[in-house]
Amino acid sequence: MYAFYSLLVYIFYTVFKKEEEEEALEGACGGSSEQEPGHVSMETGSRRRGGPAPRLGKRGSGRLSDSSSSSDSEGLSLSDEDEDDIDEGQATPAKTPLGAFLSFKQETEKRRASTVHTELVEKVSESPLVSVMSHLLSFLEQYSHLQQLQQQAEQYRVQLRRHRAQHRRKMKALRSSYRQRLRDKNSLISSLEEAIGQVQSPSPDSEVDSPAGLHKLVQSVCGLQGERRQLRVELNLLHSQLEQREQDKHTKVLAFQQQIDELKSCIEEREEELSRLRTASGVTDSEKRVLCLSAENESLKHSLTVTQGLLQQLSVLPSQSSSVLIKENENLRSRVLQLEGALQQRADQLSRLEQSDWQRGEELRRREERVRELQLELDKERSKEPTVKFVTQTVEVESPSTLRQLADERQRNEQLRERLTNQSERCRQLEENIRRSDEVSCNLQHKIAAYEREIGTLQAELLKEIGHLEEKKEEAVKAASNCSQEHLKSLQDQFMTLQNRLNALPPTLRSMKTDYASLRTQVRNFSEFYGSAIKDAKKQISAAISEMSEANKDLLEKYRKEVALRRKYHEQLVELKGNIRVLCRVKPVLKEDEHEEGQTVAVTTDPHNESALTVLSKGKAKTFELDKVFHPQATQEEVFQEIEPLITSCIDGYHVCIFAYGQTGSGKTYTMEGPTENPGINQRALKHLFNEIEERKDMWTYTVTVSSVEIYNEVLRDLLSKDGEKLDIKINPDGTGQLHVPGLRVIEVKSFQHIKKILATARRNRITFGTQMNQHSSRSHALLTVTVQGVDLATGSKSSGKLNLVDLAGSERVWKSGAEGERLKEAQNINRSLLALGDVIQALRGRQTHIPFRNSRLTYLLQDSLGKGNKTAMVVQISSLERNVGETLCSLKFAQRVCKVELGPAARKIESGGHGDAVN
Ligand SMILES: Nc1ncnc2c1ncn2[C@@H]1O[C@H](COP(=O)(O)OP(=O)(O)OP(=O)(O)O)[C@@H](O)[C@H]1O
Repeated sequence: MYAFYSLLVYIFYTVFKKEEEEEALEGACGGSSEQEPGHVSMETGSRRRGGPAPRLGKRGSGRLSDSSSSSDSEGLSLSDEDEDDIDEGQATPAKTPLGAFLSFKQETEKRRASTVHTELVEKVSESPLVSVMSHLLSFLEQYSHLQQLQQQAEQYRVQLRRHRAQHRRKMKALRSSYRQRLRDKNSLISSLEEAIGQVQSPSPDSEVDSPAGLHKLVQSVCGLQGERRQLRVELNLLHSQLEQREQDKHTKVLAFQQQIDELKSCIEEREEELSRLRTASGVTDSEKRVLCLSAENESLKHSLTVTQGLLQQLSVLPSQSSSVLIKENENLRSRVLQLEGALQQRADQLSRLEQSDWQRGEELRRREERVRELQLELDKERSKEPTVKFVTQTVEVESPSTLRQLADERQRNEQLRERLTNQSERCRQLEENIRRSDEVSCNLQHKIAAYEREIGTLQAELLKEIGHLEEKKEEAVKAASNCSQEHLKSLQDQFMTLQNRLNALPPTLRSMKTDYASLRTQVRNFSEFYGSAIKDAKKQISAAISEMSEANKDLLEKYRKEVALRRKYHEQLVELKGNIRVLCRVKPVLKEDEHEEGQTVAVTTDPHNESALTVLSKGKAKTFELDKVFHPQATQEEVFQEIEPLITSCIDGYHVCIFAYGQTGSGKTYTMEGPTENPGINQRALKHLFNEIEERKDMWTYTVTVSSVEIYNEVLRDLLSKDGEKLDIKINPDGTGQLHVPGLRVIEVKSFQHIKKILATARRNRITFGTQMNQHSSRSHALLTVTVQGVDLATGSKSSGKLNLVDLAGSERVWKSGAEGERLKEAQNINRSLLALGDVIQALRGRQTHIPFRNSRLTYLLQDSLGKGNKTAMVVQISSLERNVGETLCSLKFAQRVCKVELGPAARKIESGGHGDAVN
């Protein structure tokens, strides 16, 4: 077939060649557009198809346009190669019937080749999977083709960019050359004008005076003017060339753009085709074959019409080649007939295929029906587990969906089979277990029977034994009854002899008995007499006392007034000292501190001024004024001496708070609790309290109760209870409006010894953790609350004092304690509550209406002892070491902040009794 086409091409080539030669001979414009017709038509054909040969086509058409552009003989900056490249985009498609015919032939050949390939593939691959694979392969082919097209488009774009850049460069060079020429021209013009000027205004010593010189000058002027005109013309030419180039460039750019658009549309078409093929993946092979054949049919029809057109053309060709042409015509006719026959065959084949397709469709439907039936059957069988029978059937299907269904079915069958195997295995195991248990139960039954037999024999033996024992018992009873009768008789005999002996006693012993009885009567009478005598004496004594008290009434009244005055003066003294007293205790440098760094002493006290101390920080000395400063060597007793008046006030019915404030390790616990051999404020205060109560016992009776809590991370815990439950602060439901802590253990204390034990318990329960600053640092606020309720024996009036002894948690800055995690939270809570304490005192000092007691558990709990009319002492503990100077300054600033706060006159909590001698 290809040989035939080649022959045909050769014939047409010869015909056209001759025709052209004749035309050339006739004198038409010759040689300008010589080309190979076959090449042109082939290339244009391939271009029209948008196939991968557009570059070839362009090269051919480039040659066509070379001739047209060869007239640009200026050669200013464009090279021939560049011209070629630019003209590639301007190829005009050949539209001769021959070209169209040949392109169609080529296309048909390709299609035929692909059809033959497809048929071969179909023969080889009868299963649907293979057909799907072939689809996929065709998709891949299409896709790779599409990618090739895209690559080509990309190459075109790159080319276009390159050409544009080249054009720009050329235009630039052209412009610069043009400017250069313009400059040359201007300089020439100026020189000419100068020369003309010289001519028009001749110097007196010039040669123009002579007619020869003048003629020469006129000649040179004329020459210059001619040159100038020539230059003008040249300039205009350059302008027109420039415009021409611009226009060319524009048209070339447009042509490139058009070409790119064409390629884009071609790519889109390909993509559409690809997507159509993708969506058509569900179509059966036969249907695709039908489509393919229809397309081939169409192409054959088209080629037929083209061939007919050619024949018509050939019929009008010159008679010189008519014999050859007639022969060719006959060949063509036969070919046409052959083609028509092939067409008929194809049509028959098509109808047959349609028929077979219909049959296949029917078969497919039947198979689908069968698959459905099988599915139903399988479902039924599955529901009948475990007596299911597997139906394994091989169904030949071509539809991918059916294949998928079958694969699913197979998988389900496999799963079912597996499950059944597992179940049968389990059943087997169960049967084995049952068999074993049967064996075990059989053994057990045997054992039970053996035991029952044994029990029967044992019962029989037991009954025999019981019979023996009963016999023995009866014998024993008989023997015992005989024996007891004998024993009773002997006892009666003994009694009779004793009676006889008693009757035989002497008469003196009988008189002694009578004396004893009278003596007892006398003693009874004396005790009665003694009791009445005591009663008489008591009456007499009470009468005497009442007489005495009546006489000393004025004296007693005087004494009471004296006591009241003493208290009043005491309170006045305390108030004079201040209701908030801030004391500072400097911790001495201990032996363990000496070997550490920064042990230099930075705090100094003044021996002549016991309320001032100086801190040396960063080379600067800062002096602080407080109520009292204890030098490092101050004893526990000395510290307590300052606190003692407040304890007395508490007994008198005041609410008192004593705080120990300071950084960790500064000696707070030492000052409040102290070591056993040298106790601190707590023990000394309570000792003083009990001493005072003892002294006043003639006039007052007191009840002392103690409770102790700790506040750790803002949570209240009872230090006297073992379970350490969390506690809450609430308003007392007694209507007094006072706060109380439900569930808090309050212990009544009778003696100082008792309270020592309680303090030891509280100390044990206090939470201590190690930090970098103090290995056993107390991380909670510890409160010991002592309530002292007194009743005046004479008047019945009551007083209620409260003493709060608070060992605050360390006030160090968070960063210095190395705190993180739980320790950080702890340190933050501590600092927050200390800040709240400072705020409360600050608000009291400023006589604000709102005092922020509720900002921390500590201040809320101490609300009734911190407010107006109460007494507070704050012992600020500081370290004298240089390394702690920062913390020391912080503590001292806090101390100064609260130092100046005045709580106003203290108020004694007194409930008037019957006589009502409350002193305030
Ligand atoms: N005035 C002092 N004389 C002798 N030793 C003291 C004195 N003050 C404190 N110490 C000693 O310093 C150490 C730390 O004191 P303490 O435990 O009282 O500090 P703290 O301020 O209560 O610490 P924390 O806040 O961690 O409870 C203790 O060993 C204590 O004995």
